[in-house]
Amino acid sequence: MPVITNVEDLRQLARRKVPKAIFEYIDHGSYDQLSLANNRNDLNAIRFRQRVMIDAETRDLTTKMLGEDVAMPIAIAPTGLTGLMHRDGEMLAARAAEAAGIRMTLSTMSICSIEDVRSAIKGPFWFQLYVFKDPGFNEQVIERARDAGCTALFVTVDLPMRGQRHCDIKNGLTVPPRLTPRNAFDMMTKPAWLAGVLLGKRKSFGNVDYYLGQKGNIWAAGRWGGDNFDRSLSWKDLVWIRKRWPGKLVIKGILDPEDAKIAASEGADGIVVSNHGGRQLDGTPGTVTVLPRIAEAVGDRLEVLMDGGIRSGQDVLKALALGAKGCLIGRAYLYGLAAMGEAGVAKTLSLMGEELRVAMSLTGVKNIGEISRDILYDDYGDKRRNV
Ligand SMILES: Cc1cc2nc3c(=O)[nH]c(=O)nc-3n(C[C@H](O)[C@H](O)[C@H](O)COP(=O)(O)O)c2cc1C
Ligand SMILES: CCCCCCC(=O)C(=O)O
Repeated sequence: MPVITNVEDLRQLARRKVPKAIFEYIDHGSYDQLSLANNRNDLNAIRFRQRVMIDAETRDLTTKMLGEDVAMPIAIAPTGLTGLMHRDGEMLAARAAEAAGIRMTLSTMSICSIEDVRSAIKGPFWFQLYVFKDPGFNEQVIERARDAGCTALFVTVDLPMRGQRHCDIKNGLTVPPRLTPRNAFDMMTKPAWLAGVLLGKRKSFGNVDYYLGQKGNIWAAGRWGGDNFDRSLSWKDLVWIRKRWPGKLVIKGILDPEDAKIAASEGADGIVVSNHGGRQLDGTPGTVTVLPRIAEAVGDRLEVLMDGGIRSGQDVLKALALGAKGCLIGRAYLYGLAAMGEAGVAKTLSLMGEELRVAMSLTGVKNIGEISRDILYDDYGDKRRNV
């Protein structure tokens, strides 16, 4: 087993453990991958102010996200098809998250169903809703999330149409799939994945299958899902959702202060500043760049979460300093899952928690509440405001 010291090590291990089509589905972005690159580059451009001789003995990472006590300001982002990265992927991720004292967000397009994840952990988890054309599906899935005790509903609004990811087409990860001698051979060289995922029992779109009343035909469910995203989604639909969802309601996929203000006035409890991990509109700024303006625009009218490019505790600290209450992580946990299953997700979380603890110590903050723009170089915020 290689020595793993950071998320990039898990990424390299994941590359060796799962077929190329699956790895690139996780790793890549849409079109020219400019938004994907901007997420990382913009985080890298931020500079910390180091402070010294400030008793670094203890650091408290605990905080609240959406009113819930969590061990650190990180949550697992919703990711579709996660059960294709590792058998029972969503259930394993939920277990690792629960053990680390943080929340996991289950995607509508998960392989394990809401009920599967409910059976895997005792505590709360969050659910992400893709709004489909069929109100019957939306109604049922919201009800099931409520019955499973999900405490927050994340409505993803940045995917009324799918941005094209060239790699998925080239790799045959399409509906129906395109099996070539090359990708068949590639799968043969990943025997653990083959036995666990492809020959294992659970390979359906859990939530869609449940609705369609079928079991095990992932491609039929995938086609249904792909064809049924509601392209007409608009703010009025939020009223319909709000009526059916008594818990915390979060809008995921906000990049503009004006949209953030509308979300607040429409009664959302939170937003996720997100460009879908650079998988949708290509050519947006990195999310950390738009974060300060959005946080300023909404003030404390709602809770601002952020995702996109977060690969370390240092990244989390930068996002918090610029106005996020917490960060969602997508690829960082998926690399861990694809590389080592539940232990890999646990590794991602422990690495990032420890990195956050060290970065807090070296910037002189003792707890999450003390994090502010003061820990960054002054010109950062001003420069970014002109983007
Ligand atoms: C493989 C993959 C699948 C995703 N599926 C979903 C999804 O089903 N629903 C959703 O709202 N966002 C989805 N996302 C976006 C993530 O929730 C999140 O916004 C993004 O991954 C954050 O960027 P990061 O991967 O750089 O951390 C997905 C992202 C990835 C990488
Ligand atoms: C037809 C399957 C669609 C899954 C979408 C998952 C997703 O949001 C992603 O970024 O990938």
